[in-house]
Amino acid sequence: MDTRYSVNPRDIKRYTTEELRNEFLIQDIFKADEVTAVYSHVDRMVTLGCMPVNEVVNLEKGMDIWHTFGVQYFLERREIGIFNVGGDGKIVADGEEFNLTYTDCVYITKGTKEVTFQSVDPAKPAKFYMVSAPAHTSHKTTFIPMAKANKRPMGAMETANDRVINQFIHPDVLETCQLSMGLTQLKPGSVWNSMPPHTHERRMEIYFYFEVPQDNVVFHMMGEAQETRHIVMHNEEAIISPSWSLHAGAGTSNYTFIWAMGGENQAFDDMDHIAITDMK
Ligand SMILES: O=C(O)C(=O)C[C@H](O)C(=O)CO
Ligand SMILES: [Zn+2]
Repeated sequence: MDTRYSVNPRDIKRYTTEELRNEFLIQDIFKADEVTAVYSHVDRMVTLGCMPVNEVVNLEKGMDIWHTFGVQYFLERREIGIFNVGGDGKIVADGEEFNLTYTDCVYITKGTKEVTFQSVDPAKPAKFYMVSAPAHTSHKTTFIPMAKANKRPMGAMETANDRVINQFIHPDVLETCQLSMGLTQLKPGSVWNSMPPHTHERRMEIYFYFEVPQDNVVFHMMGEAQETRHIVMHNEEAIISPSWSLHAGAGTSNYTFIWAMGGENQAFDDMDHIAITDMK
């Protein structure tokens, strides 16, 4: 298990590029027939990936559940949100089957003992991107296709941030303990996400960038408003944002990203907004 500890905003002012990347950036999320996992001590969120090719892959593959989580099975005290960003695939959660096409999502409740992943066609493997948060009670395991997501158009072409925030795991769609997740799509010609920027002291957030065209990157901004830093991100990479850090990005093209939040509340709009001209 790749473990990341909590970082203090005073200290990161002195981080080199490499130190910043080692602390916050998550790479190589999809490896054939493996489960990759990064455990962050920021709100104890776990970011995972699974790309089943030839096998039916168990969520717990490669993990020492007792050593890492101190429980008998991964979802004993956790909930998880899963998006498919690859070819068609299937998830089986305690016997319940879900067929996921591109951008479909499944929320799986605390208390689910076995979760497996498989692809329909090994030549076009499914890619399951997942975020898990600690959970205190059980809710309904739910399949959420794009059509069921709450649509929030934002920005404008003139400011290069014309986009739609699709809220999948959100209180208006289904009940969870603390996890929220969604997918934001930028229109062609728009490159900025989350600009004007914000923080939310009450929640941490993880961004996973995908649909970044070949030979393009996203400059992801982070840090306190007066001490911004950037991390250059490639396709299918994720970035951890502690509650004190703003999180916004500009791509060299349009792109899509999945955001996931956990913490004190699920009030999506309680952002602490930062004026663009106040950033340094
Ligand atoms: O493009 C955006 O703006 C977003 O998608 C914002 C994220 O959803 C977010 O940061 C929520 O706190
Ligand atoms: Zn945010």
